Amino acid sequence: MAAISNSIAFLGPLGTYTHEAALFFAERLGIEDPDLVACASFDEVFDCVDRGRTAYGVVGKENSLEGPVTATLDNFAFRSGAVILGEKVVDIHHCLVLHPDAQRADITTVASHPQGLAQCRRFLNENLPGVATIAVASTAESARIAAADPSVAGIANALAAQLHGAKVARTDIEDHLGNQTSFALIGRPGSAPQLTGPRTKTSLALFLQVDRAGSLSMILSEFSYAGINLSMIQSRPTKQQLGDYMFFLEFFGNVNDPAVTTCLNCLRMKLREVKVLGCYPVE
Ligand SMILES: O=C(O)C(=O)C[C@]1(C(=O)O)C=C[C@@H](O)C=C1
Repeated sequence: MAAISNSIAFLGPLGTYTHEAALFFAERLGIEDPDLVACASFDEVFDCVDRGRTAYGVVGKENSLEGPVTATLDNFAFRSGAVILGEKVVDIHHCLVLHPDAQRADITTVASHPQGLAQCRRFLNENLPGVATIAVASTAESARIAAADPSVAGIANALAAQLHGAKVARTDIEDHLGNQTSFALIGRPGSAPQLTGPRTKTSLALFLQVDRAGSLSMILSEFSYAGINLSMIQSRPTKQQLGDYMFFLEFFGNVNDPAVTTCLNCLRMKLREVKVLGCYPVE
């Protein structure tokens, strides 16, 4: 099935931070009237792209307080053939959102996306001690639930509260100012969008041949020889056996730069797989 070229899958419902990033990417892609497809999880966003249901998808990649969005990394490493076409960093300012008639004393549960709950841990401990927390599919979903149930508070942004009929009880409840999440625009391999930017970033997934002393040091040395300054490194379990890991790396540079090409060719000779997840413009 050929995906309609203006279709973008995102983590729904409307009002998530992913929705905000999707609108940014739509504008940058010159899509005036995007067909936004709301998904229940990042897995579903990847499926939309992989199966050709949408041309694009938007997924969370990394948060400045909580680190990588592991569902996204695992999709890139083990499930999906999608590639990264662009990156957008969004400032994250959470609100405590309630049913329009609810008071603080009514709240027995706080719901949000696991990242939303984690980013407001200190606020919750200090202001709602002993109140149960539940993880739901997204921040906007928690606003939708709060709008329907006075006993549940959500953690979401003001737009989500407004869209779903909840009221904002507190603003800026994240534990640190400067809370930011980077989002990736994903598409099928070979898709060539018109995004441009002053700099280029490359994302890689590296899989070891064998687990031996010095493997990580060897990988890092190749980047060091090539003069490539890494901007991110993460390990993730391969899910084969305990203690078995693969690595995600990112750096500012283009796979077509001679030094990068040489570095990747050297790594290909020493590793089981060097998967280029994307080479894309960033602001
Ligand atoms: O729930 C949302 O609003 C999302 O877009 C997901 C998500 C995430 O995956 O990290 C995005 C930004 C915030 O860090 C909290 C949640």
